[in-house]
Amino acid sequence: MAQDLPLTNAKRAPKGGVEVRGLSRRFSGRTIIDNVDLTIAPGEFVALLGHSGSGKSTMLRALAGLDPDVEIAGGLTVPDATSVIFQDARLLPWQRVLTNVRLGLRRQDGGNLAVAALGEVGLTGRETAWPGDLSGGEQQRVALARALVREPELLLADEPFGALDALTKISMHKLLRELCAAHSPAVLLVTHDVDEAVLLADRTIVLHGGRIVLDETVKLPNIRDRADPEFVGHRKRLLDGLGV
Ligand SMILES: Nc1ncnc2c1ncn2[C@@H]1O[C@H](COP(=O)(O)OP(=O)(O)OP(=O)(O)O)[C@@H](O)[C@H]1O
Repeated sequence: MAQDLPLTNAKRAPKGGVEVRGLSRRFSGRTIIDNVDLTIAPGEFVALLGHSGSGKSTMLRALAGLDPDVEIAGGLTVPDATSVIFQDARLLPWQRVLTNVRLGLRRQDGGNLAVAALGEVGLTGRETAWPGDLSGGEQQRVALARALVREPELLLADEPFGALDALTKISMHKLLRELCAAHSPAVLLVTHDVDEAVLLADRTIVLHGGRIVLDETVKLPNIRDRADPEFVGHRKRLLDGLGV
């Protein structure tokens, strides 16, 4: 049986990654994803960019196992322990914050794990609050706690910060970086935000016309400076890859 492990600040060894060969998705005869191969190493943080409608969410949904009609010609390996977060926190409004976090556990007896997870996202003391009484950023922190409380080997994140204001986004970037450093899941982050991608990811990929048209390692230290020439250069290459 799967075991729920406590969240701690100790760095964990990187866990399972992703390997997919020949992923395709058609909607009514229209090819959105065209025979794509993608590997994400254990513990690797990959940002997926592309224009609106390029198929980013379709790709994420396929990897999350949420799309029964995806075609996979060559095989798909995704860890059992996979968590997904979306732009909206998707909390149960009739359950208190702590119960929402416990819903992320594979067994339901881990109240102390959920309390620890809330501490890690900076929400100690808000356990008995209702989701509706939290700000958008706080709700997204709860969603992160719910995603990470089960120690996922893979975190799939579909524009999780897309609806947040600029300052909240900065604090969420810092939080996600810290949580990933502590827990080392592989991450696939779908984003429209080129700076967000270069700030957070080990690797950036661009989806266009159903294919991956750019795949580049981010050669920057963990703590990143937007003024660093390598940051500026990577952002420019991404914008070029996106054709903007
Ligand atoms: N269930 C569906 N039925 C028909 N078409 C769909 C369906 N889901 C997605 N599509 C189409 O597939 C294309 C890719 O959609 P997807 O949501 O993956 O794009 P995206 O890159 O995530 O866009 P955005 O950045 O705007 O969220 C779009 O043209 C969309 O209309």
